[in-house]
Amino acid sequence: MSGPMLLEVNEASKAYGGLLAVGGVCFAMREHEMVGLMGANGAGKTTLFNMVSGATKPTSGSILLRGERIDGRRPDEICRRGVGRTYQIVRPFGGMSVEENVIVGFRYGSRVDPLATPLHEAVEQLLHEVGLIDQRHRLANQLTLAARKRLEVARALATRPVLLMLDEVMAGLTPTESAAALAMLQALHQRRGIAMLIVEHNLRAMMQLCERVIALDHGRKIGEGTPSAIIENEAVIRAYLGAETA
Ligand SMILES: Nc1ncnc2c1ncn2[C@@H]1O[C@H](COP(=O)(O)OP(=O)(O)OP(=O)(O)O)[C@@H](O)[C@H]1O
Repeated sequence: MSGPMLLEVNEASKAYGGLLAVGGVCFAMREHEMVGLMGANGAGKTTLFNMVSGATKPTSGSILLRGERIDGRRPDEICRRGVGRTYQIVRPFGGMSVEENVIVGFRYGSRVDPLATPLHEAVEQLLHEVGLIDQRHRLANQLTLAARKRLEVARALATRPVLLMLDEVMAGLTPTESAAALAMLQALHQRRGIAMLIVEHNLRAMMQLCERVIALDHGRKIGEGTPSAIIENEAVIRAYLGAETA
């Protein structure tokens, strides 16, 4: 018998006044799964992320993590239950070192007793995994954009998520930096088996990372399937790929 899904989003909607930012979206994710979320600007991707992470309360619908309702709960509670995220606009604590930023993540996600695990070892391990070990003592605001994006991922991972939501972690990176970020995420997934929900305008990277892609347009889900199926989906081509090439 299989247990509950990792994440279930049931008819989730968010209205801002008369604007339906997300309208009746349904999808589910299994443990360890890599799922992409695509859609043009304003499609509702960030709003959906915000509803799952608790930054925004859905107007209607429900969101379940491992069978338990999380919609409407506080972001710190949802984080401790196992949802970690990065933000489109990176916002590490600039005046703190790389290492200190990661320690904040461990403390915030203190679902795991920080005394039960040797903290410095866990921090070191994590910094190795995201390729920031050599910059551990630098201030966050002295990092390049690519390194700050990695730090965002490290901070989110430090909260020990079972679901990691990544909001455009490759935006603004050079092709070389993006390729390195892609390799880092693939390695993290292999090593930790962590499920990821990924918003990424770099479609090539998304297609390489994700087993399944969900397409949104004007707050509605217009398609869902394997990467190869989704790029051939008529509605998706009209709404997104067509708009990109126009
Ligand atoms: N706090 C808010 N108040 C009013 N309208 C909002 C708010 N947040 C988002 N919206 C609107 O909801 C719609 C969906 O926005 P959202 O940011 O979720 O889209 P997105 O797919 O993440 O876009 P982008 O790729 O530009 O980040 C947009 O029309 C946006 O203007």
